Amino acid sequence: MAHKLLIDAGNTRVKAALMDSEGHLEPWLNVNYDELIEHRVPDNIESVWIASVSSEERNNRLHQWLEGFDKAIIRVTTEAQAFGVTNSYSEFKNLGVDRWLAIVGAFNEQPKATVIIDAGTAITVDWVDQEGQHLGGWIAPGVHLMKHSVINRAPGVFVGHEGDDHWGKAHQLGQSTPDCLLNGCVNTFVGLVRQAIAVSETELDWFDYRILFSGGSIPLLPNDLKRRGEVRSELVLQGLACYARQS
Ligand SMILES: Nc1ncnc2c1ncn2[C@@H]1O[C@H](COP(=O)(O)OP(=O)(O)O)[C@@H](O)[C@H]1O
Ligand SMILES: CC(C)(COP(=O)(O)O)[C@@H](O)C(=O)NCCC(=O)O
Ligand SMILES: [K+]
Repeated sequence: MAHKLLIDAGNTRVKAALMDSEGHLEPWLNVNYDELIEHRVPDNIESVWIASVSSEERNNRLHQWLEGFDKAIIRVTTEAQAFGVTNSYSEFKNLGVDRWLAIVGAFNEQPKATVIIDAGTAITVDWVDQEGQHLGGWIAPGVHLMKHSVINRAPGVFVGHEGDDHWGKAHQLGQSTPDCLLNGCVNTFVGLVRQAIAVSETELDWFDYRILFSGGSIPLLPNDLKRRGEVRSELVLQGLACYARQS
């Protein structure tokens, strides 16, 4: 059976899913750009759908990986309005296509007031109301970026602690330099999520709404906060599927 290959190319990782002829999605890859070459484009692909917010260099690597694929490659871009959703930006094209597709994916799954928190390279928060109107959002540094911005400006303090596979813990205090930094970054993220909830309830007066979480840093959230929402790792791909199903 022919499939469509859907690709969400973030600034750090490439996420991909296969869509069957009935429009059902099956997650396939979640890899960094170096790991892409370990995988081969499956044989039965009839078209490739790409949403990318990544650099030119990374986009080139993605296209190199697709070299030899001789069927349609469609790059989806942000629109002012589509699938019942209206973009709030005055310059609609400036809204990242990953954010746009996450909103489209969320609204088409359930037309309800929704806060979308996508914690990857950057942490983005977007609000869409029950009519599909995007109200706006936030862009903040991701947890990994926060840590490296401190290390880069104060390198001497963190000698020997620059490793990338250590993460801080929500609700915990640090008693060493690296633990203070790691816990500080994670708890900044936790605070941002709590503030997004506070703004939804006190500024927007939302009470019947849902919170959707996606992105690589979601495991860092404490359980009490995670339980307030739903983890939807494939939200961008879900939005991309709305486009791919149309054709
Ligand atoms: N095990 C982990 N625990 C917490 N955060 C992680 C983990 N692995 C990766 N991350 C974070 O997730 C980010 C990648 O997530 P992703 O949503 O794919 O980002 P992007 O869409 O920007 O490429 C990394 O920059 C890192 O901050
Ligand atoms: C904000 C982002 C960098 C987030 O990228 P990500 O963390 O998902 O890799 C991306 O959505 C982007 O480049 N946006 C364009 C600017 C905007 O949305 O206003
Ligand atoms: K993001």
